[in-house]
Amino acid sequence: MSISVTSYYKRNGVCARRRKSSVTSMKSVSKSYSSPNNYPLSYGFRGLFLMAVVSYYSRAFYPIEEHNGVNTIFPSKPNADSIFGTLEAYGFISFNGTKITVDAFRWISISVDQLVVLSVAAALTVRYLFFDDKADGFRTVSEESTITTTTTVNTVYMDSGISAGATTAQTLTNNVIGITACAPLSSANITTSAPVPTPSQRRRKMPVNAKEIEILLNRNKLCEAKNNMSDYQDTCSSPDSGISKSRPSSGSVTPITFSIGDHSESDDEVDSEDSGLTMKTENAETQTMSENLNLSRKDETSGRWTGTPRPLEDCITLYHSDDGVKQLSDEEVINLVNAKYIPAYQLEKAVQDLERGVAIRRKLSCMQKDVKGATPDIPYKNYDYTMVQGACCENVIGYIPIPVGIAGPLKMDGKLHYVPMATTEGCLVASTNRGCRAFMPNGVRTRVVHEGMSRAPVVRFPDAMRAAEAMLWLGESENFEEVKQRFDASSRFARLTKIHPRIAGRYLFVRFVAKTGDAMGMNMISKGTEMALQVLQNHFHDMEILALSGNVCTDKKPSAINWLEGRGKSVVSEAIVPANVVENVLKTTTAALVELNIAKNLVGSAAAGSIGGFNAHAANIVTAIYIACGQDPAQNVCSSNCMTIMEPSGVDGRDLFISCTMPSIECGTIGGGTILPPQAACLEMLGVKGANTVNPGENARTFARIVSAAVLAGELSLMSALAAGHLVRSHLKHNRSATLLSAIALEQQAANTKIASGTTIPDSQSHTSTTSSDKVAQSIKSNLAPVSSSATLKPDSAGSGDMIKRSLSSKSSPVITTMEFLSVPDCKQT
Ligand SMILES: CC(C)(COP(=O)([O-])OP(=O)([O-])OC[C@H]1O[C@@H](n2cnc3c(N)ncnc32)[C@H](O)[C@@H]1OP(=O)([O-])[O-])[C@@H](O)C(=O)NCCC(=O)NCCSC(=O)C[C@@](C)(O)CC(=O)[O-]
Ligand SMILES: NC(=O)C1=CN([C@@H]2O[C@H](COP(=O)(O)OP(=O)(O)OC[C@H]3O[C@@H](n4cnc5c(N)ncnc54)[C@H](OP(=O)(O)O)[C@@H]3O)[C@@H](O)[C@H]2O)C=CC1
Repeated sequence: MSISVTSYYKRNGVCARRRKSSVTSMKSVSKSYSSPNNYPLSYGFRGLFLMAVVSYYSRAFYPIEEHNGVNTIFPSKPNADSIFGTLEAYGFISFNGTKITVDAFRWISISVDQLVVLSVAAALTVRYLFFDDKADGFRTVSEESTITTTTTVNTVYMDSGISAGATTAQTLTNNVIGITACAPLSSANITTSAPVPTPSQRRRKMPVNAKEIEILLNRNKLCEAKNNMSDYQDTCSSPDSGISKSRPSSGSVTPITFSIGDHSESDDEVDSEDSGLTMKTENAETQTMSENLNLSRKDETSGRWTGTPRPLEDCITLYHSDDGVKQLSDEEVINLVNAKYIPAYQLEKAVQDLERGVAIRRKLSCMQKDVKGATPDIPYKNYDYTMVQGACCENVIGYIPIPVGIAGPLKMDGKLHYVPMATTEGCLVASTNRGCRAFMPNGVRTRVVHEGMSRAPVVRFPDAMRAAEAMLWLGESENFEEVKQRFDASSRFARLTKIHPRIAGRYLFVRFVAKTGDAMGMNMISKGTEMALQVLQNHFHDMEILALSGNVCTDKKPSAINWLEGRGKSVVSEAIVPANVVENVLKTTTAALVELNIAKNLVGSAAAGSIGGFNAHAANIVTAIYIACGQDPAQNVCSSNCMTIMEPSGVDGRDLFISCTMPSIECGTIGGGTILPPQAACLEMLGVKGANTVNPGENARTFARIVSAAVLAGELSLMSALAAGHLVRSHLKHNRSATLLSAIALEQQAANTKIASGTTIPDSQSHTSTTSSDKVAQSIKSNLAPVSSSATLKPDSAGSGDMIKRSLSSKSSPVITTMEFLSVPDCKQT
């Protein structure tokens, strides 16, 4: 039999010496008992007894004592020296330098006096196993202790958190008899100053001992947290929050020390290696324990425990048992988070239930002073979190519903599209819709003229000459091929098309440009760039890689390079709008639009020093479509680069030619947020969901063309509204809450009544309805473009009978509309 022991050997309460023993062999025993079925029963009992005794005595090494100086855990335990002295005297074990040799055969062929010794040991063992305080019986051997067998039969890796007695019991039934075993007596690193579970503990879901738990409880002020529980429950409870008020409020509110993002370990620690390695406590056993404690009760409908949270150590035990976490109440899980036993950002994995994890995190966030009361209005139920996990968002507490409007049909390249737009800016969808309406007669034509996502790392050389050398090296076609080979190997779809180096002293910015199939491609190209840089480094050992992104990419920041070179998809779109549509649908004229476009979008933007902003509101349309379709919304920065051009067209120049040039539409139909079902549904509406299996990249290109065509529609409509002086009017109609307005109107009415009855009102509030409204009406009237008010109604060339019925005087009278929506006498919207 081979027993390896690494232990702190206690003598008189002080760690006296450390013994590491390795008993060389018990091959014969190992051999004959390798099968659990062929050993004699008496040997089995002896072996069992042997292990029980050794196991019990192993407590003599219990390392916590060396820190405490007092044996608080095992007050009645015999002195370790005396036990081992006795065992040595009887020849059961022998000391040889730093080794302890256990004579298994002597243990098996036992004499009468030896039996006396063993009986005493057995009595103590039985007492420990069955009559001691139950909780003590489950105390840890040590933080790091393990039991391993070195037999060919099997290997057991046991986490600590199980007492020697319990360990023994477990081991006996499986491994000990007839197999070579290593005793579970390893050194421990417990110090009173380090009560927080170590990374390895957490990885193994390792419980801490009572002492540590006590320290944790104090340190994290869990008592206060418990008091707070009812308070935040009250705060969080709302008809749809799903949080029950199970306990009355204690009234005592003390902020607790919890941080939602608080963590110190890698993402994998909670769900890691417990497969078969962690010793699980039986369900029935833990249940009995909970019942004995009689602190909580089981909610029959949810199957969870409610009421006063149970002690932390019981919760830990439950947490480690099969399905035990399902029995824990939310409050108990929160206690485990606060004790840093579960990282708050891994709640979903810890409770094995995505929605419950989110719900518990909401409760936690409610405990934060500043967010208290805010979360109930953020919905979280009935959402498919499976796609969010590990892909789209972390520390989830719910989702933000954004209204989705639809603009269209948008006639583009002979096809009709309905464009989903997620926005809270009233008027935007209406405006884009009007633009689409204006394109119906002739449609929009679009073309992708360039394609290539970019990533530009910054590297540094010892001097500028060396940087120049590298730059020239990259310019050689065979070197490009070498780099490309490495880059392309990183993906099935990413294909390097260009390397564009830019030098600045001894810095070199290597702008890698690649096609990325149907994906927007930032992850893909970053991966490829990392690989490609290795090639460069192989040739230039003195090259320092400062960062994978050196801002010449340029991602999510305004820059001239994207405007000039393009990024993502470069698209141009155009349309001809017949004169009658310009006048009837857009309520303006081609001449007014062309004039305004030059003044505003070209001269105005130039005067502002704009880069890529030669448009009215491309960003509005781009962002709304991006949010609806699961694009990275921050990429609206470059994607909105756009130059809008308007020119007179047709024989008499009364038709309008409009075009939008957008060199950097960064979009994709696969990856990122496109995988979320609602966002994917929006892409589906456009017929571009996911990867194009026949022609990879085609879906993303089509999507980019749709974005550009929708921008064209938005540009046309807003410019028309500006030319006609309708901007304010339309926004007051579509972009202001009627509920808010009527509330203000009621307030004002009450104030007016007071004036009429002679109540004095401060000057600032004493405007009369007539005066303010007149002011607004007058102001808007003065903004009217002459063409709009004098336009005559003509039949729509597209054949819309509805248009013929329209009358400018009734539809577009700014005074009437303004009066209608500016019922607030004190309106300052002038
Ligand atoms: C609001 C409109 C469209 C009214 O325009 P209108 O001509 O008074 O409306 P209409 O009732 O005569 O209808 C014309 C067409 O508009 C559409 N339409 C009309 N109403 C709706 C509606 N409720 N929902 C959906 N579609 C609507 C619809 O297509 C309709 O055709 P129909 O289908 O009836 O044959 C117009 O006045 C307009 O486009 N205003 C401009 C609003 C706008 O573009 N806002 C964008 C935000 S502005 C901003 O944020 C950027 C800025 C301004 O700061 C940038 C800069 O510096 O320039
Ligand atoms: N890392 C960064 O620097 C940045 C990342 N982002 C984020 O990156 C995410 C988007 O990255 P992105 O690379 O677009 O997407 P993904 O990281 O999801 O990569 C796309 C995946 O789809 C696979 N794929 C299957 N079919 C196709 C196809 N037809 N065309 C293209 N790929 C296909 C690719 O295969 P394969 O494995 O063979 O390539 C790849 O695994 C977004 O969440 C965005 O917010 C945004 C900005 C910067």
